[in-house]
Amino acid sequence: MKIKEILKALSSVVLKVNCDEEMEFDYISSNSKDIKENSLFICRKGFNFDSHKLVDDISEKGAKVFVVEEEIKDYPYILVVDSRIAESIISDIFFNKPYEKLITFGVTGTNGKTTTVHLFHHIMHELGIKGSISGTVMNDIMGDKFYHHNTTPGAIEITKNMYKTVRENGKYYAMEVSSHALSQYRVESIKYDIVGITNITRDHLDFHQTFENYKKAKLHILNLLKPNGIAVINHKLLKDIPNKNIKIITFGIDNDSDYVIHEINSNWSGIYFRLETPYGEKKVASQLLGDFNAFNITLVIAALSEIGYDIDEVISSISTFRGVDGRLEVISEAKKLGIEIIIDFAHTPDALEKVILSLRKITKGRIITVFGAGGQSDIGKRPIMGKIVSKYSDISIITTDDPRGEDPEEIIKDIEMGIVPGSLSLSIIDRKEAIDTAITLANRGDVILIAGRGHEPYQVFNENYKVPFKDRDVTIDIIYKKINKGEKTFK
Ligand SMILES: CC(=O)N[C@H]1[C@@H](OP(=O)(O)OP(=O)(O)OC[C@H]2O[C@@H](n3ccc(=O)[nH]c3=O)[C@H](O)[C@@H]2O)O[C@H](CO)[C@@H](O)[C@@H]1O[C@H](C)C(=O)N[C@@H](C)C(=O)N[C@H](CCC(=O)O)C(=O)O
Ligand SMILES: Nc1ncnc2c1ncn2[C@@H]1O[C@H](COP(=O)(O)OP(=O)(O)OP(=O)(O)O)[C@@H](O)[C@H]1O
Repeated sequence: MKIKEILKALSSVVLKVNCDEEMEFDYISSNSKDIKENSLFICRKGFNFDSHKLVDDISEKGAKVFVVEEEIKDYPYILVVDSRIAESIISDIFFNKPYEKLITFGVTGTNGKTTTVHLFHHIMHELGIKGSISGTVMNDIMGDKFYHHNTTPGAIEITKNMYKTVRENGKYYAMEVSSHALSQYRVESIKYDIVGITNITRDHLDFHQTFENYKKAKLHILNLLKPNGIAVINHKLLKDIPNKNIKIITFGIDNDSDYVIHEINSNWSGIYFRLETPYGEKKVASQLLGDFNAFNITLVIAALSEIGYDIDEVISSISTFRGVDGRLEVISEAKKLGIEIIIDFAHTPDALEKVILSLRKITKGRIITVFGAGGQSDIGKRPIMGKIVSKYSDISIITTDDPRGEDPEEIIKDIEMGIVPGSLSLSIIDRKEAIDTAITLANRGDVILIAGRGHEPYQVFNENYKVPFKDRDVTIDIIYKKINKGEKTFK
């Protein structure tokens, strides 16, 4: 590709062109660890690092021309106002707008993105349609499955993955879109057939500072629709939508929603509800636990029906979806002790409230919740989480989540500030000991909710100290130790 082919699209951000416009490049990157001969490299002043400092090294590895935010010596460059915007525009052109050849589904929201995207992927698979997904737990790019440290990767990676999907005859690309990605222009050039917004409640105020900024970042996804695109949003958010010139479909329990959820029934086998839709009344059955999943499921039903898939086929495919790793995951081994143990990723006040109340509906015994809060992330939500958990659980056990460089004891103290006076609560810094204590305290018929870390395989104490710790594996290990020592009675 020639430099001149990207210059027109970049015109709104270019300040100076200091290279030959006929110059050609064969690869693009913004990461010095990923460079090939004849690359165009995009430098930026990031949150932690300034890659303008590496130009000599990057040039030696094969970069031929740079996109920069400040002038550099010795190498050809294009000076731009903002490298992040430039990256999204360049990837778009370099990979030839792959989203135009795909059904693109972008989901944002505080909670439910992962579940929604995985359910979409499952239904498409059941309908015999191939495609890709990306998100927190897993990326599956045409069968190539891998973990990425970001929920939403950078613009180059996203477009490259979409391009691969097109090349291998995939028909869709479903992705989780985080508020960070929206505000850092990681998806700025993508155009979606459907955007879904699950809900917007408090989270990530460390990054966005105010709830209004956070909401604004999320709602920006509505500007990224294809001309005939559809926004499928939680009915509660309708009043917040600034852009009414787009097609909006709503879902929720309010009667004026386009898809109205009625009578959510639940038991340990799943949830069942009645759904009023533009295509008539339907019955939906799912193996997923948690009343809130009726909302995630409805978002996907609406998305697929509105772009032309048969609603009955879509609904019948839902029944075989078994859920996502670490989302209301039942530990079947706990039944041997006469109790239920659930692993869940709830790490926001809203998610904790919804999960505990959902479990309350199907639990005869007590609910014991083991939880903590992650470090370097929205300190203000900690006491709110403490209040919610102690209000709705019979016993709360506060413990360590991922401290990420913070002192775990200080995080626990922040949570303790919110604990409802008089409620049964204890703090145990070691997460394994906290889980062990919960199991020791549980009586037959009780439920233990282990919240906050879901699928995550490591506890991150700081950048250089990660300890393997998967809630599910640790819990199963404790259960077997208790059984072998005869500490608990068998069912
Ligand atoms: C604070 C933040 O959001 N940072 C994101 C941002 O990083 P950055 O570009 O500012 O990174 P930087 O480390 O300062 O580096 C600047 C530049 O130098 C380059 N570099 C850096 C070092 C080097 O050796 N060589 C090199 O070339 C980098 O590739 C980058 O181009 O852009 C990167 C590329 O898109 C992201 O990977 C990175 O996410 C970091 C790792 C992160 O942890 N972000 C979290 C807050 C986040 O984005 N989370 C959301 C999900 C939130 C949720 O719902 O839970 C997500 O989408 O993941
Ligand atoms: N619609 C919903 N409303 C409220 N809480 C939900 C909803 N869906 C899921 N949750 C809760 O949020 C947790 C995270 O769910 P999920 O992974 O699907 O969301 P997410 O948006 O991808 O979160 P993250 O971006 O943090 O990975 C679940 O474990 C559950 O506790």
